[in-house]
Amino acid sequence: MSNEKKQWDPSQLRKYEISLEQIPRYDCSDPRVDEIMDENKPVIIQNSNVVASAKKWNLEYLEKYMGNGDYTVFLSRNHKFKYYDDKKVAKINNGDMGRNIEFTQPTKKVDMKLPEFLKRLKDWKRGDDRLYLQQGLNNTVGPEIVRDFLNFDWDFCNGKQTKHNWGPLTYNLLLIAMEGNVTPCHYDEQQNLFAQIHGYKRCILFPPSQFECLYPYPVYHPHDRQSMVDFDRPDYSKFPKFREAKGYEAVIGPGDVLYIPIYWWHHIESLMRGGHTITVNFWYKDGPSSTISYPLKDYQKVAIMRNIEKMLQDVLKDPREVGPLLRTMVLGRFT
Ligand SMILES: O=C(O)C(=O)C[C@H](CCCc1ccccc1)C(=O)O
Ligand SMILES: [Zn+2]
Repeated sequence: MSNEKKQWDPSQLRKYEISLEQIPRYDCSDPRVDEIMDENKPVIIQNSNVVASAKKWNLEYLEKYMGNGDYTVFLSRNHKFKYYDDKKVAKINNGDMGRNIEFTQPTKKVDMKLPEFLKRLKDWKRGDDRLYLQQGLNNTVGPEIVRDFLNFDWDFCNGKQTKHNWGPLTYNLLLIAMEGNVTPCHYDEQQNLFAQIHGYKRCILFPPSQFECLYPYPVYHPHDRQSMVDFDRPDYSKFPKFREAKGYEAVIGPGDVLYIPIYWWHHIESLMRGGHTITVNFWYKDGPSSTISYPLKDYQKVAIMRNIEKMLQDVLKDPREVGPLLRTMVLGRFT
């Protein structure tokens, strides 16, 4: 066992009834990193300098230099921060899908100045709303932060983008979480270099092939792309195949970069009793698939299912008709 002090303890991880294997870790210079990324599989890239310029980003530094713009902060009554799509909430509220669906937002989205966010983090006590700052890095941040951002190792990121034929960089999300915060299991339609700057995050990933075990919300739903399964209390009568889910996990710390392949499910938690965490992610659109090759990849089948659901929703209007039509179409006919 390496003699450096263990930075975290398994008691800081939440307990789930899920079978998990370890995500491999390699040094950024190891050719196996690109071999694994070529297979669209997750890998932890160690000792890169992707966000080395942000090593000094402690809360005092951020307070001093983040400028006094408004930052998007989510508030939650519990440890879970389930993402929802504002545009889809609006569609439900103005009755695009009829009047028989109501949606309650699980978190509240507020604009907050950084000093207020940091003060609420410091003064937080049990029973208070938890906070999670999730803000796209843009020009509202101060010049020092812009300098740190420009000093990210863009050669490394651009190298991966080119080598793996990704599309353009769309977003860098700055994430400042309280210890214990959880982003429940979901997938994104982008390639993701997930760069950990401060604190430790436990990441649980599942391949797109486990679609049947993770029961995503319908595409029209504000929680589109999120799993309906509550990992803390799975309802096996509604989601029986969740028992068969086989995941991959890793705990990442400062300097680690986790490659989260497009369409891979991921659950992210900031370790309990680990202090606040700081992450910057790099979201890239997928590259143009030059030619379609068969057999299709699992993630391509997810994209096909999404398109079928969208088309049916558009023509049927009432989401309650989508399930029955699909059942009528397949049951007993495509055995
Ligand atoms: O980088 C990723 O993809 C993550 O899921 C990181 C996750 C927060 C992301 C919140 C979110 C989810 C979906 C759409 C927009 C924003 C975390 O680290 O807690
Ligand atoms: Zn995500």
